[in-house]
Amino acid sequence: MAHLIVHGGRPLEGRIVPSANKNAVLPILCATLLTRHPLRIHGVPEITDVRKILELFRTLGSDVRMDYSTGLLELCHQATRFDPAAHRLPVEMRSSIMLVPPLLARFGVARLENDVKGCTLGVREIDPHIEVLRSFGARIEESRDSLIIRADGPLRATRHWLDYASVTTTENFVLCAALAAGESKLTNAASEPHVQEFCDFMRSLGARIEGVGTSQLTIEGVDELAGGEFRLTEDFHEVATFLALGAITGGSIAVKNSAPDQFPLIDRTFAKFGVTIHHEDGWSKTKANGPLKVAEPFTRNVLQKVEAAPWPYLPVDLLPIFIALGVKAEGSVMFWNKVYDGALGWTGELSKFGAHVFLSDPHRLVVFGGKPLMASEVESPYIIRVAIALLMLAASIEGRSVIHNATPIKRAHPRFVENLRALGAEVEWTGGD
Ligand SMILES: CC(=O)N[C@H]1[C@@H](OP(=O)(O)OP(=O)(O)OC[C@H]2O[C@@H](n3ccc(=O)[nH]c3=O)[C@H](O)[C@@H]2O)O[C@H](CO)[C@@H](O)[C@@H]1O
Ligand SMILES: C=C(OP(=O)(O)O)C(=O)O
Repeated sequence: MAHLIVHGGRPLEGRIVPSANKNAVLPILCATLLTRHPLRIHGVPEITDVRKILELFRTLGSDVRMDYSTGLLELCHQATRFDPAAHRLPVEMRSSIMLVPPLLARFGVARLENDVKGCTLGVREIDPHIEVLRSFGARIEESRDSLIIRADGPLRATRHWLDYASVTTTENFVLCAALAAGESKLTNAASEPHVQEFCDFMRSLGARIEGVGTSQLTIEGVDELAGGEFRLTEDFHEVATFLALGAITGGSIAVKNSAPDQFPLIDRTFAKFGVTIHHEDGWSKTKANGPLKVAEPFTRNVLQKVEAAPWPYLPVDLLPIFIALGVKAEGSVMFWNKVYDGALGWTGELSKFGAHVFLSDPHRLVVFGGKPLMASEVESPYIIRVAIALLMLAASIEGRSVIHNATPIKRAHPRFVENLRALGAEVEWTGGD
């Protein structure tokens, strides 16, 4: 595990061009397995999860040429072979589950390890995925440490209504439906920006998908998907993260952002902590308004609150950076994670910095912000965005802090420490990978 050493207290200033969104890149990489034709993908970030999937593709015999210095990936799955007795899908990342539909389509069989959990946010169900796979005609065989999924012929189109708007289950539905004969319909589909970007990629290969960005997707199966060229866009998580880093350190960071239309609710959430975001000419920027202060609601006797849920709510993955702002800002805020039952257990670590927080139940946290903070050594759970939130606080407090087990950051944010240094931060990695 690698740790971050931070000498905080400096305002961070400068410009950042963010990387692509891990949660768009990964389903897109899984989807490439659906076609035997050559592909060129621009803007692929050097992150652990991408490395793991590309390594698997190489093991399966695919032609993989990745140049991380330019971000160009050239890929062809012509000679690809899969053997469930020999090959293992990557573990410790949720996205492995999206390799199942392409493996079924190409080889009629897939093997899913039990450890496809990803970040330790609480229960990460696989049942919604199994229901989707079964609905397309797949068979499931259970063993001690894995599931074997089989399709006896081509998948057949289906109609399905999800229990809840699950991101990766929606993507798995699209992956199954793209080549299934007939029209498939999904109700209660997820519509996050990364789900939309993934659908755009599928369309670029010739998939026929309607309703992208809504809760109802209709997909007309095609016989074959083409190859082609695709350019990934900026990660809204990374945009918001650097804006928050500027705000919490009392600096100002301009971040390239070609999709400000995705930001109205994110902007209003920043405003709850006294931070104004400006979007101009393809860049987003924080404006320092003095010390952070929680805006009082007009409704009397209620706490200011931040609610996170499936899109178009505020995304749950952004909650930790706003919790960090809440610790720093004068005033009290209730944070409500409506999705995960275990995503707030780490918040006790905040008290090591001198923060005052109260976890009222597994979904709700009250932060009494603006308390005097001191540099400290804290422990990050295996949650990417929490390691970042702890780093944000450390960067805002004078003195030497250590974030132990910050490695998960490398799963989603390439060159993170280099970017921070370019903004004036004094930060370094220590320990192994
Ligand atoms: C690789 C990838 O894309 N991972 C993202 C994806 O994970 P993932 O697709 O695994 O997340 P889901 O949308 O399935 O939700 C995760 C869990 O939250 C619970 N749940 C979710 C929604 C809901 O309305 N009710 C409910 O109970 C379920 O226990 C579910 O298992 O979406 C999550 C939610 O945006 C993000 O945190 C992850 O970063
Ligand atoms: C939770 C995340 O990833 P995963 O679903 O792979 O755990 C994340 O990207 O924040």
